[in-house]
Amino acid sequence: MNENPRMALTKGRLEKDTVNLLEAAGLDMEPVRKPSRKLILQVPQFPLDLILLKGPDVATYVEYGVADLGVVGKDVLLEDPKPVYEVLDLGFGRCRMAVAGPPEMAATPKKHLRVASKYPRIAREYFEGRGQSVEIIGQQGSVELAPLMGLADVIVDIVETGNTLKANGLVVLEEIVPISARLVVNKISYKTRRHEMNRLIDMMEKQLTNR
Ligand SMILES: Nc1ncnc2c1ncn2[C@@H]1O[C@H](COP(=O)(O)OP(=O)(O)OP(=O)(O)O)[C@@H](O)[C@H]1O
Ligand SMILES: O=P(O)(O)OC[C@H]1O[C@H](OP(=O)(O)OP(=O)(O)O)[C@H](O)[C@@H]1O
Repeated sequence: MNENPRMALTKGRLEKDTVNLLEAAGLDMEPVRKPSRKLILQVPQFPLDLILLKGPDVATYVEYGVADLGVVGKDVLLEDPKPVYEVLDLGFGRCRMAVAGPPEMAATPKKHLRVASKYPRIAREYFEGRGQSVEIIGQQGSVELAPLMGLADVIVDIVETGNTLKANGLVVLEEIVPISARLVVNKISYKTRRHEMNRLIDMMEKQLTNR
């Protein structure tokens, strides 16, 4: 068992809101706010260590119990489901998973669709669930290019402000699922460190209800 409970945070877009939430919950987040390349940080005067990871790795660390808790986007949990407890919807990192494409695609149903996505599982499950035959083309980024270049008919991607779609002449065709950041907990830690887990969950939950 780790000495202090360990929480894995997603670096990048979710980082600032996570740090703000933990700070509001009463933790001294100075070590995370201070610019540094450190990936393991100790919360002063509180039994909690923080590690900084990419979203999919947060879920993996929590699955294996190397981290007891983690903050990760729902998109990551849907794309690569892990046996972890999802205990809180943290309410930030809000965006939606959507099918998008050129406006004319709305009026032209196709027998077989080519779909470009960084989320092949979500895309496949969505279309197959609707009986639509699809070929999923995996992408690493700049997904909006695919329909413009003729690589795919449509994309499945995250839409937040809609600016990227708009700038590239694409529109949302169908909404798949709303996304936000979630607090996840390792299943064994939840049992064996119940008191510590519940204390942290309660501290965070209180801040959410105060908002
Ligand atoms: N506009 C957005 N684009 C992507 N993710 C968003 C957006 N808005 C909120 N999110 C949430 O933020 C999480 C982290 O996104 P972020 O872009 O920092 O990491 P990433 O998807 O690994 O991208 P990158 O590879 O560019 O670092 C996502 O998993 C998602 O839940
Ligand atoms: O609706 P918006 O506010 O424009 O946000 C959505 C865009 O942001 C994300 O891309 P990201 O910036 O992570 O770039 P990448 O996928 O090309 O790496 C996502 O894949 C969309 O392209």
